[in-house]
Amino acid sequence: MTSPVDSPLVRAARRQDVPHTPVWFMRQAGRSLPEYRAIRQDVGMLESCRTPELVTEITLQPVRRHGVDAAILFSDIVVPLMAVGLDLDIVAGVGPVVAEPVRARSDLDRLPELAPEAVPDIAESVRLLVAELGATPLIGFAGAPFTLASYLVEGGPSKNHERTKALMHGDPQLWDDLCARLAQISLAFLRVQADHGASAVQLFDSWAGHLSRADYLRHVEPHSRAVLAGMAQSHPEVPRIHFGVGTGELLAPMADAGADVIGVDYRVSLADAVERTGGRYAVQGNLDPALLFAPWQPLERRVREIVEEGRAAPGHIFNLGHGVLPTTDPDVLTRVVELVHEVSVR
Ligand SMILES: Cc1c2[nH]c(c1CCC(=O)O)Cc1[nH]c(c(CCC(=O)O)c1C)Cc1[nH]c(c(CCC(=O)O)c1C)Cc1[nH]c(c(C)c1CCC(=O)O)C2
Repeated sequence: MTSPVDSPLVRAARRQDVPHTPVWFMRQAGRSLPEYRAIRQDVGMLESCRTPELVTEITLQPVRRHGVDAAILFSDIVVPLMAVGLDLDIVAGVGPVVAEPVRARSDLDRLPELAPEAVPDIAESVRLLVAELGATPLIGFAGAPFTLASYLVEGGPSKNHERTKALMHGDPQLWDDLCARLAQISLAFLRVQADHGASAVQLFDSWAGHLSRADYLRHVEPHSRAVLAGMAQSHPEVPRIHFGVGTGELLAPMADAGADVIGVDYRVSLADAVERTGGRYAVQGNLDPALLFAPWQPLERRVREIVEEGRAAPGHIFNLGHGVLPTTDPDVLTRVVELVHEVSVR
């Protein structure tokens, strides 16, 4: 393996044969690592995301420690919103909080398009990382329009997304205009990462599972499709992963929106995910992050099962069904990486 283009992760995403199943973890950089907590002790979350030396160090920590098959840029889905000038913060233990929620047409004025020049730090972080990573691919990412819109409209994390859905149905034109602007911002953010050497990208529509299939197709899919199609057009060589939580009913439309890889959470088996997406896409997933707290024996059994199920997919990237929980024992993650590699050798 000499270049990220030939890495197991990129090959699996393209449904090519691999020497072993690639593995990485959503939120692999973060509070589960003592070396991360040490760095973040006196630096705010958003400040750390915009300081290339810190981004580089934090992104590399899990690669060094666990031997995962990919790095994911240390950033956050709200970083591009901050870059266009929106007043927001990430509150520890809570998540993104927006000072003035976006609910009226006049609020769109506070959400200009994202120019690449507004995120020189992201370009620099990606450049530094790609130089350090060698043959290990860097995954770039962005939030999908619906998940971003939910934070903007609600003003913060939400259980029921009621104001978001009220806007979607109460003023569909404003909703579409808001999501079209967010799609431009996400696409521009992904392009900066791909332009500077990211080898794959993941579009996070974390909260799409809260939508009915009809609402997803009518009000959300066209905007996510615009992001994925824009990447396919400008960077056809960079595979696209599309992920959401609780999206068992949405796997086919999310894959068909323009992905190469469909993210699967732990609620749906990989075999069902392959069937629901017509066997046309690589799959990523899907160990329940809570199982990392179980004794090794049942955890090992489940990891082996997932690797086996993945063999029936056109391509498989091992991951969790959602992010690493902050109190996870990092040594367990390292053991899971070793096990996936060991049992999946072709
Ligand atoms: C919904 C969402 C957000 N941010 C993100 C999503 C989509 C992924 C998902 O569904 O989990 C994306 C994200 N955020 C972060 C990453 C880093 C890359 C990685 O996966 O390692 C990624 C890919 C760092 C982060 N983003 C955040 C942290 C924790 C901040 C800290 O360390 O204090 C990290 C490491 C903060 C954040 N940012 C957000 C939340 C819900 C939180 C957690 C709040 C908390 O529990 O404190 C919004």
